[in-house]
Amino acid sequence: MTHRKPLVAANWKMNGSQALLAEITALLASTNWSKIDVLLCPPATLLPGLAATGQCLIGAQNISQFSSGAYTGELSASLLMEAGAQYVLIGHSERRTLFGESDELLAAKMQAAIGHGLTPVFCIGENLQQRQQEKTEQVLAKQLAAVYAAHPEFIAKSVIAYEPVWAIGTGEAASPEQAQQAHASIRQQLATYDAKAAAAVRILYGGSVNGKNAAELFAQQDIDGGLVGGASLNAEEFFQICQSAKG
Ligand SMILES: O=C[C@H](O)COP(=O)(O)O
Repeated sequence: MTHRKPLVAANWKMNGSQALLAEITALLASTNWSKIDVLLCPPATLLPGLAATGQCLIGAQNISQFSSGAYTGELSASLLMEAGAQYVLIGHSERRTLFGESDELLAAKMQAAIGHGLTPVFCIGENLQQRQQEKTEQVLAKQLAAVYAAHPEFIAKSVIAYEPVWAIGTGEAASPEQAQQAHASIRQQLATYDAKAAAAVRILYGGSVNGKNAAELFAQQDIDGGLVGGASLNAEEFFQICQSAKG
């Protein structure tokens, strides 16, 4: 862990309930979190309920690239903010692969979020084949370039999440060394656009983070916390993961 304030984020994906929200926020209320930031990204329907608890930072899982209009089913930045969101996940591998979100679309979503004052958690990561072909750094650089080459000023307004696709939901997390190497390469790539912002930006690790492996992952020099999927659906385990980010 470093001089950057750690951030632990929960991505509930299309899971969770009001009951889980109540359980987790009650547990979070039992401790002082001044040393770290805790962010919950539940399904959008739960955002106002989370905002009402005042217990942590609040994030959405997706955003429209448009500001308003006839886009059935979509949620704009201002609607998300009205529901309480301060952060939004952009570029999660499930959005890239299952919903075909391209680099161009994700750049537009980044613009929509930052333009309205939402902090994006921009997710990038290589798949198994790309890792086996030793293309990890190249893939990460391309995903970063799609947003930050034209907008280096976005780095200071972002959080980055490194999520190797092969580690998501598989129970097989990257080793601390593998993750650190990828995080260092992300920071180096960002430094080519803005060295000061690259040194300050928080880079989270995501992919099978759990109560057992979190502390070792978070202890790496360029790992500033985690983006937690499955383990964030268990209140006690998520609490434990948050605790391990305190150092
Ligand atoms: O956004 C979270 C990631 O997809 C990680 O999910 P996971 O912790 O279930 O592997």
